[in-house]
Amino acid sequence: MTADLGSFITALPKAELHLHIEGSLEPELMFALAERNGITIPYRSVEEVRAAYAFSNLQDFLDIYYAGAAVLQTRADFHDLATAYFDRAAADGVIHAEIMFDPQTHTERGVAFAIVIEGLLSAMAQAEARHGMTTRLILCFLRHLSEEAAFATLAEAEPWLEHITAVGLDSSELGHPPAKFARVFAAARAKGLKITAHAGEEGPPAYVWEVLDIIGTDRIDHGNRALEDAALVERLRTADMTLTVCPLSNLKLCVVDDLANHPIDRMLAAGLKATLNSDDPAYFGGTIADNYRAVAQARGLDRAALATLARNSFTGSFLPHETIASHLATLDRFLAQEA
Ligand code: HPA
Ligand SMILES: [Zn+2]
Repeated sequence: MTADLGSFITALPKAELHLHIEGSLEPELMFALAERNGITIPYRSVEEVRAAYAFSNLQDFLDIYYAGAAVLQTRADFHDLATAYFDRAAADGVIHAEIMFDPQTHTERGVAFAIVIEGLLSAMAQAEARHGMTTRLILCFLRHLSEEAAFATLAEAEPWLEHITAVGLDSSELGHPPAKFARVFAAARAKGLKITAHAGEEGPPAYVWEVLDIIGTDRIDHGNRALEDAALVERLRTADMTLTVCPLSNLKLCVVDDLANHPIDRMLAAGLKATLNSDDPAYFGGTIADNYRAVAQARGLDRAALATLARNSFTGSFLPHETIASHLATLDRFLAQEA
């Protein structure tokens, strides 16, 4: 790839819609927080941590990712974690970020919901002021836990609902079909929350049908395996459903064997509203701009395709129409300058 295209990608105004804040915990910060909190972690060095990040599937990754989250204890930890992410994102041309968090990962080990969300919200407010970006928060339910546990989490979120834009569904996909959470998503919807769900990362096309037909989702995280079902592709296209695709994650979790075979351009060619995102950048070896550069290189995407992906990230966001229009105007001014 030319240096020119690389810097076009960095400067391209974009939104990140699929980012687990716990997955943005870089090994250096993991060590610093372990020390600050007097917690022992099973690694001796940053290099040893990075060497442990060789995964053969989603569960392999999740085991290490949940263990890493143990260093997060205080409001300040969550604030520092999110601040580090927002600073990197702003440097990557991100002008809007919708961050996901997994409250159950923390409440299950005795860290209060309030500690987690207060730390994240203060970092969001600071990032908006510091970088002039917009931010939103998505609360994810862990699908390997029960429906009852998801309902308890939704109840804990009640005092914070004005600060939460959407609920999502993540963790181990296989064996945990979306329909398991149909009632809790309906309850979240009744409270005015938007809905997104991981589907079709490792799970079959049937799980993507379920999030459309049973959950009534507003967005789909990943969605790769939808391409196995032509009727499903047609449904996603006519519904104008946004897919938050994560190429470096797909590579690290063996969802694709090689980026040269990544389906991002097939998705666009099929009329699907795909976006590019980093998922868990500290674990998958790249930020959002790295993801854009990786597929631009591997699949030969040109500036027009990259601009379409950035455009989709704004139109697929959970922002109000006026704010989307304002971000699109920023994108259009950038593209006009570059032309
Ligand atoms: O890629 C993912 N898939 C499912 N759950 C997750 N939790 C963090 N990242 C992921
Ligand atoms: Zn994810």
